[in-house]
Amino acid sequence: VQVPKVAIIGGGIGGTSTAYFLRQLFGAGKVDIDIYEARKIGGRLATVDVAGRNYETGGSIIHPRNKYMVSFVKSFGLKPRESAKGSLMGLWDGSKFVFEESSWEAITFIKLLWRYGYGTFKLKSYIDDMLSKFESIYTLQNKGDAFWTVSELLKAMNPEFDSDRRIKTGMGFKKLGFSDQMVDELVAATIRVNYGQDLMVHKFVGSVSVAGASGDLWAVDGGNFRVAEKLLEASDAQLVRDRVSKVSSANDGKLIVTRQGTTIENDNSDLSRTYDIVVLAAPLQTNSDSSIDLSEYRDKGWAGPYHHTVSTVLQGKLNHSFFGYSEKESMPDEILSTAAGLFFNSVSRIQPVDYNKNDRASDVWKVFSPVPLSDSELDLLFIQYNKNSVKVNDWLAYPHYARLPTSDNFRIHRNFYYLNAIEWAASAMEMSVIAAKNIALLAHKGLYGEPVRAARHSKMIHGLEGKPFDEL
Ligand SMILES: Cc1cc2nc3c(=O)[nH]c(=O)nc-3n(C[C@H](O)[C@H](O)[C@H](O)COP(=O)(O)OP(=O)(O)OC[C@H]3O[C@@H](n4cnc5c(N)ncnc54)[C@H](O)[C@@H]3O)c2cc1C
Ligand SMILES: CC(C)=CCC/C(C)=C/CC/C(C)=C/CSC[C@H](N)C(=O)O
Repeated sequence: VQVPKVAIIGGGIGGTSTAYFLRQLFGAGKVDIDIYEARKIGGRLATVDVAGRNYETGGSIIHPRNKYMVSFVKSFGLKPRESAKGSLMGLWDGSKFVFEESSWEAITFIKLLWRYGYGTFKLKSYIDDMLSKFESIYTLQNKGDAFWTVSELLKAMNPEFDSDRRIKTGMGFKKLGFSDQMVDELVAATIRVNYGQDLMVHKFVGSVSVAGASGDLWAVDGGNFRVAEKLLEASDAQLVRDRVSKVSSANDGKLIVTRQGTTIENDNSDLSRTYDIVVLAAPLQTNSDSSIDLSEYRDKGWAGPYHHTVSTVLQGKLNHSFFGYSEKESMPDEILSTAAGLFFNSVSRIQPVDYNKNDRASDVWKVFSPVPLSDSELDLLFIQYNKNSVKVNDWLAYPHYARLPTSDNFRIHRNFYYLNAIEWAASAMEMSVIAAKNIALLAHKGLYGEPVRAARHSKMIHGLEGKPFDEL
């Protein structure tokens, strides 16, 4: 008996969780899944070796209310990483710290109240409320609800999530009554460290960014990429280590995936394979030259510009004098910039992915910057740093959130899905997993002719509306 064949392009957390959910929905032996990965399983969840230990250089923190990530870690027998106590955050405006945490929690709280007043409570309650509404996606997906567009998915959680994409974070938060000072400093700093952008980003991603800077954030022992590895294993998918160069349609309605054939470990006799379903689980970036040839499908605006975020991880000693401190004074070790135009967005002391409480104090730092740091900029930030330890990753990290994509359809063509449409709402591990579950549901229903819930909220921001298969 022929079982359906699925190709997933991309072995990041999005692609591997799609494989996992497809396996759950179809069952053992009821679907053949190939995952094409050009580089490493985990994608943007990546580590670098600095002075003999590994450190996260991409996706590093997970929110405790990100239920899929929490449940994967539990069910695969992985462990949350031990967390180092005592990291102190400071907001740097380019010439001074406008806010610094104290090692005494009560004092930090008083300082927050002093500077940001009642807004301190209000911001926490606003984000708690947003997260409660966000959690409704888990119930919806458990019931089998699936959505053709990102707009529909957001609206199903809360209609405001979608309309927030048409509001700038700065204006939106100020309209809610948050003070200029709080928005321009605290909110702006989270957007800079998390998304490398400013208060012009839309308010949905702005809210996710604030959520990603508060609460008991955690990470996976051994590295977050291990979740993707475990998902791949549990999905019983076949890994094809190669870059896909083209997706096209065959006459019988099936889809053809063509790969480059550059990886020696593969049998390169069949560079084009035919599938019933294809899932593209890698971003379509207009400013990347490595994109896949999709010319057969009219350009409907799935792709958009992505933002560069450079991660520099190194071993060394922070140059206190650059920040106006003497070498003997203790100072913040998570420095977030509030200002535009600085050569860095954040400088943070980081712990290895296998951190345990017996480790000595870390002297490894991660700098996020819009462009690679020059030697003289590194010399400004650090003294006595180990030049051989410096590891630089120039990521095309996230969409430019000051604009909207022209399409946010999860589908490119019949049985051909696009996972990373979700990133235009917000890029985070949990968002890719939510899109993975949605696409697994759409693909499963699509193949068996089950109706997908009518597009109740189908009016799109721009461009296409999601349409059920039978209307195509
Ligand atoms: C610096 C940085 C920090 C971040 N921090 C956080 C964080 O703390 N918390 C959080 O939740 N999120 C964070 N994120 C965002 C998060 O990492 C991403 O949203 C998420 O990992 C995206 O997963 P994905 O599988 O959708 O895409 P990706 O991880 O990009 O996976 C796509 C995969 O496809 C492969 N690929 C691409 N083209 C092809 C092709 N043609 N053929 C075959 N394979 C191909 C790529 O090699 C890649 O492995 C961060 C991102 C960056 C860059
Ligand atoms: C999806 C929801 C509701 C919450 C996710 C919140 C979250 C974890 C956001 C973080 C997103 C992100 C892209 C962070 C990048 S930088 C992370 C960290 N500050 C670092 O310095 O590495």
